[in-house]
Amino acid sequence: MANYFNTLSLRDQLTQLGKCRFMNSEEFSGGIDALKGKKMVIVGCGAQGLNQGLNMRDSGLDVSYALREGAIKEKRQSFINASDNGFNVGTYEELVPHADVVINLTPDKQHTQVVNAVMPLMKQGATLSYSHGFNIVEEGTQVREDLTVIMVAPKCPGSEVREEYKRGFGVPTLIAVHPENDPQGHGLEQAKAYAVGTGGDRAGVLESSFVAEVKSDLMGEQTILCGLLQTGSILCFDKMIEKGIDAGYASKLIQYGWETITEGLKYGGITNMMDRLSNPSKVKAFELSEELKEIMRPLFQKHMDDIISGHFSKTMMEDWANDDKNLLSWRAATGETAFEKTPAGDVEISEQEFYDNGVLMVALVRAGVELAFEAMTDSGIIEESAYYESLHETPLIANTIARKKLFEMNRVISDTAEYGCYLFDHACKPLLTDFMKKIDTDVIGKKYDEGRNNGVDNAKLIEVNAALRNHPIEVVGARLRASMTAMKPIV
Ligand SMILES: NC(=O)C1=CN([C@@H]2O[C@H](COP(=O)(O)OP(=O)(O)OC[C@H]3O[C@@H](n4cnc5c(N)ncnc54)[C@H](OP(=O)(O)O)[C@@H]3O)[C@@H](O)[C@H]2O)C=CC1
Ligand SMILES: CC(=O)[C@](C)(O)C(=O)O
Ligand SMILES: [Mg+2]
Ligand SMILES: [Mg+2]
Repeated sequence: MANYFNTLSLRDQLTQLGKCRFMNSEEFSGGIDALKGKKMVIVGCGAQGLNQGLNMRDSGLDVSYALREGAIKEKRQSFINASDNGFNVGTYEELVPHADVVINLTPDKQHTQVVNAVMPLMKQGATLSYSHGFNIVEEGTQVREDLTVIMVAPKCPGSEVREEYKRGFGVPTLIAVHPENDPQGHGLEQAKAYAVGTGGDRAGVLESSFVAEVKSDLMGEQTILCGLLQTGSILCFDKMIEKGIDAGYASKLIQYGWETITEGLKYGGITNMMDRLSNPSKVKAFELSEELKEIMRPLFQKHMDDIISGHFSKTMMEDWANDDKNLLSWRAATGETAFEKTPAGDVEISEQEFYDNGVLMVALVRAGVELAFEAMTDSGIIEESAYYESLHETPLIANTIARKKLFEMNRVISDTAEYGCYLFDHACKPLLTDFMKKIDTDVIGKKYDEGRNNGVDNAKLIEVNAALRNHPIEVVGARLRASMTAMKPIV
């Protein structure tokens, strides 16, 4: 199988990378109709499988789970997830031949094997669905001509897909139809109905392509979403320990700090997150982040280049074929870091203190979000998509670190995201060695303003504010956030 993207002409590559249209709510007026009464069979019942299935069932769709025989016989977690929630569970042979839509929600590294097992059992004219473009784009899987191939990809971890739905909302979602597999021309109608089923339509849906989804998803998760949060956690913690800050305090500041400061991002973008700092701290965070952007830009660009060229997926697939040797050793090494091993202390840290004593963390978030957004849009990915894959999703990943540190983040995210996260982290830490040598506790662990003259130069402040507010991510972000709030009261 060849990398599908690499088989396209440059013109087609650019067209597919740039495919992204923010859909308006009237386009979903048909609700779940296109899938009502159809048999939806989900393969796999893990992070996405269970939560998407629960939402779809609550929305009135007919959902059951096809699991591999071992999972049913041994009553593995996936079997318990599905059966404890009252779903019908069966083997591929029992369920797939009757399915109108087969939804593949197994880990990406299993897709070739799963699709090869499922495809011969699928009835003529049925639909095969994914939540990520990896198998189609990077592995070049070719699907039977009579089958429709769609993608409905929630832009967040599975746990949040359910939580947002229960709140009466949803998570932003990318939908796509594989241009090689839409024989009946109903792929888009089905993808739309599916997005209504998961609640995605309430938060915003982008009509995209398999190509744009996979290239932007991989980039976001490797760099700002997971990779940089891991690097930042380890470097900030080690610095505080080196400088004599109490270990319990340092551990707590990092573990909960990402979640707290990115809550500011969620509400009002980088501008609001930075505005939570005092003026002198904001200027300092700005200067640090400018420096960080200069140092890390080549690394972000390298990740984007390797994702576009297929080098990244090729090397990751080599690791899959090598029994995940890299992944498993990198996972073990993460478990051994001092940050991971130091429990959060029993100290009170107020919401404002997370900002005040975490100026470097704020600087890292700003630098990472802007760099990821810039690298994606420079490569032809549309701003809306780049926004979801950088700024929008950062708080959702930060929530997982608050729960159980880097272990929890790497457990919840896909195997593909976890691999890319370690890859970035290992390249980024050495890159920041000299930068970190200059860092002291005034920007991580203690209040920057303490003992300083609280004054700030007007001209400088105006310049900093203008640079922050005029970045393209702030412009597109304000528009997208406004449309999300506008949709909420409808629910
Ligand atoms: N993690 C996330 O939050 C996100 C994931 N995605 C995408 O969603 C898809 C699913 O990922 P995710 O939810 O993380 O996956 P999980 O690792 O959580 O899901 C594992 C499920 O797949 C089953 N499974 C594992 N191996 C096989 C196999 N060889 N054959 C059949 N079933 C198997 C497992 O069952 P068993 O008990 O048999 O092992 C289990 O039910 C991926 O394409 C991913 O990129 C998209 C957005 C976010
Ligand atoms: C959580 C999510 O959206 C990721 C990061 O893309 C993934 O887990 O693959
Ligand atoms: Mg993602
Ligand atoms: Mg992903």
